[in-house]
Amino acid sequence: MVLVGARTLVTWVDLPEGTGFGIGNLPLGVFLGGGRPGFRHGVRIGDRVLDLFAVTGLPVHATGTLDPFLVAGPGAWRTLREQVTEWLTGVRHRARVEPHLLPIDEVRMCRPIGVPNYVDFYSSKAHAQNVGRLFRPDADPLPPNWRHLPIGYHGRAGTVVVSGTPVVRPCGQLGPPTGGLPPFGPTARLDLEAEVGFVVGAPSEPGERVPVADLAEHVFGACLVNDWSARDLQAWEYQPLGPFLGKSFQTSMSPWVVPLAALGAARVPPPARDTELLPYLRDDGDPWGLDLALEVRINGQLVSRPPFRDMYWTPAQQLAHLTVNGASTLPGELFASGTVSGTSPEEWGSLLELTANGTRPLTLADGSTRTFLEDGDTVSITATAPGPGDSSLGFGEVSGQVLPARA
Ligand SMILES: O=C(O)/C=C/C(=O)CC(=O)CC(=O)O
Ligand SMILES: [Ca+2]
Ligand SMILES: [Mg+2]
Repeated sequence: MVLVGARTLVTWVDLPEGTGFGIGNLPLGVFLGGGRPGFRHGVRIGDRVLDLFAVTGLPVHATGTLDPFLVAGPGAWRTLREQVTEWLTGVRHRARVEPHLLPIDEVRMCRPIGVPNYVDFYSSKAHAQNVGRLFRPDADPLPPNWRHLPIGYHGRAGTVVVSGTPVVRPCGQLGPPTGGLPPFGPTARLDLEAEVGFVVGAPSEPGERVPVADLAEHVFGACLVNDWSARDLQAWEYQPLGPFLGKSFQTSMSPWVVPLAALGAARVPPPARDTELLPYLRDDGDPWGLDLALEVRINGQLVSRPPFRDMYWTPAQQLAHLTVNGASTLPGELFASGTVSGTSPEEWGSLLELTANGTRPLTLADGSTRTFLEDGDTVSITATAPGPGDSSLGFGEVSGQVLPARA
């Protein structure tokens, strides 16, 4: 039972105890299987997936990504959400809808969006300060621009994969020359970065600046991201142009996109600003801080609880900045928050920080230690957020296992 506005919603679907996928969530994804041909769009409810093509008959829900649906914009998103809510709560719809609820174990989740563009920000102050101290010990931890704009870089869209895809340990130049040539080989410092991703649904035109107040006009929803990083490659290659091969080999995203429409109860004021902002970044009216509680596990063991509510720059400010130069956005593109780290050590969102760049190994519950990731390790990132009423929303997970480098 969930209170939405003045309405109390009860679904007739049998929900597992403590599910994060109640009637107040209704995330969208793309799946294969369930005894049905081709790609289908689905809505997650409890341990089931509602086949949207089967239940609506609309070809737009039988495509390999959500993009052709998302491009229709917030009006269409709202209509679908209202319809699905009605179907899953109105007992009179049950006989027609129930045959199209598939057990989650019988489907394979796909990457839900086309990702024509991918941007990664750097919006956690604690993370930026931690990395600054480790990578640039002689400089100010925060660069002088950090408080004035959400720093970001354009990542490699084509290597964004869905959760469950293994990550092959990348090879590359590992540092400055030791005898004439730089050492080359598999990274010895493979890392994770716990992040939250935002999915652009309705595009913006060339020349159009998306104001901070218009986030929900363009962004459909949020997912989880692991920005796998090879720290030895990164430290050697990144100056002066920023992250390149140390991060381009793979980025993983969770299969379910939680609509912003479900995140009303999760909205919180972001941390106080250190300095005055240019008008296009001001968000005093209706800021988009979000109270998502992340958890990072290695081989099932909890290693960190990064708090997204501490992020200095919000997704609304990130999108405003991303478009302030007139760059257009496309349906199905992804921008990620940057590593989510809180102020205390058990809240840090990367092994770089958790192990002080490999100098303070982490002891896992099984007694083994880690500096960076080992072959065979599985990283999984989950998150919950306050939902309508006293419900809790789940994001599912983004996970991936490390495979040995190719010879
Ligand atoms: O401070 C640096 O040189 C780079 C730090 C990062 O690893 C960049 C990044 O991916 C941004 C982030 O996740 O916050
Ligand atoms: Ca990152
Ligand atoms: Mg990456």
